[in-house]
Amino acid sequence: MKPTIIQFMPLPDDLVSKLTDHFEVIEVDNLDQETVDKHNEVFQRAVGLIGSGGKVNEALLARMPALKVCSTVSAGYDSYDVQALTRHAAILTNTPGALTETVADAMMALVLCAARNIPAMDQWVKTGGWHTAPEQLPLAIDVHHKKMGIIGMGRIGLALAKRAHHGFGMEIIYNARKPHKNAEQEVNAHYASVDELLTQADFVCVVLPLTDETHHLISHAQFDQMKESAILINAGRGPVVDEEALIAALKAKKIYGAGLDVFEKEPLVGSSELTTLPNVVTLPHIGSATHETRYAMKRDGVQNLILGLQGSLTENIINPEALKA
Ligand SMILES: NC(=O)C1=CN([C@@H]2O[C@H](COP(=O)(O)OP(=O)(O)OC[C@H]3O[C@@H](n4cnc5c(N)ncnc54)[C@H](OP(=O)(O)O)[C@@H]3O)[C@@H](O)[C@H]2O)C=CC1
Ligand SMILES: O=CC(=O)O
Repeated sequence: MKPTIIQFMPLPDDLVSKLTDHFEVIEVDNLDQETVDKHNEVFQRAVGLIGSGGKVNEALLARMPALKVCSTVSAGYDSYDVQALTRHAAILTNTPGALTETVADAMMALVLCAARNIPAMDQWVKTGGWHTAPEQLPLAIDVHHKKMGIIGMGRIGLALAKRAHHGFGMEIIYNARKPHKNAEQEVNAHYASVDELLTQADFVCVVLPLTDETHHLISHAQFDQMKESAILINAGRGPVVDEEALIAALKAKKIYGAGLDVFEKEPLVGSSELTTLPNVVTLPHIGSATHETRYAMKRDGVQNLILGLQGSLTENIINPEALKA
């Protein structure tokens, strides 16, 4: 009998068929307790789990004693309790390689849209402002040859830096936990403390994982340090930026604007002031949302699961120590 795996997100037929070559595949809607109760026996015997956005914690793992590989179809894994997975001797795998360039494109789009007021200008044309009040055309802010500060010089940070430096002639400063020689060589980036970066950057681009250290890394004190003309971009995880402090900074004109793909609570609540403040560009967490990239992420997630369960996966493992547990 083939081992059982649980799929909690829709996958294209060709990828499901790759899975069914190896496993009994059971698709469920989500990982809610109700779903687990309904499929209790399947969760008990499943050796693999694939999907994204589910909460994988001690409570779920207690219901999945046979789990060996948990494959998230995402780069970020803050909704997964990595320590609990390790305790249960299950590896967590992710799909960062598939999405880096696409997310960097989205971040550059946020930089351009926020600086050049693109969404507002689009609305202005479509609602007749060009005819009725052409004198009210607001001027925007240049992007080219400005200073970009990138907090999080990982895969996406570097891909963004290359676009900004080679495409727009921008000077790059960055912060990460350690200096990144490749960024220094490839885009002449200079390491800066977060404080230095905030005071100097025209664009503060945050692309960090959500951890205990990064939660609310950008809050009131950090907005106080930023230039009045600065634009904040966040495409990492919403809670890295204190949203209440961001709204206060925008209202007090401590910064010029923001471009956001991620929010403290998603979907963003309609009553959030971020939906009405000028100079704020909002996207619905679509950094990786292209046909090509979403397919590639699912393809990599399936590959991670198959190789992981065969014991031959050599990359994308978040907690290799689980293999020794
Ligand atoms: N909006 C979207 O659709 C998407 C969002 N994401 C988010 O983007 C994040 C980054 O992705 P990716 O670039 O692939 O990840 P990487 O792991 O390649 O890079 C993460 C970077 O963050 C830095 N970092 C981590 N903790 C700290 C800290 N406390 N202070 C300063 N720097 C820190 C790391 O520093 P160091 O290198 O020195 O260790 C590293 O440079 C993901 O974790 C995910 O949350 C990812 C994909 C899509
Ligand atoms: O936010 C998306 C991810 O892949 O992480």
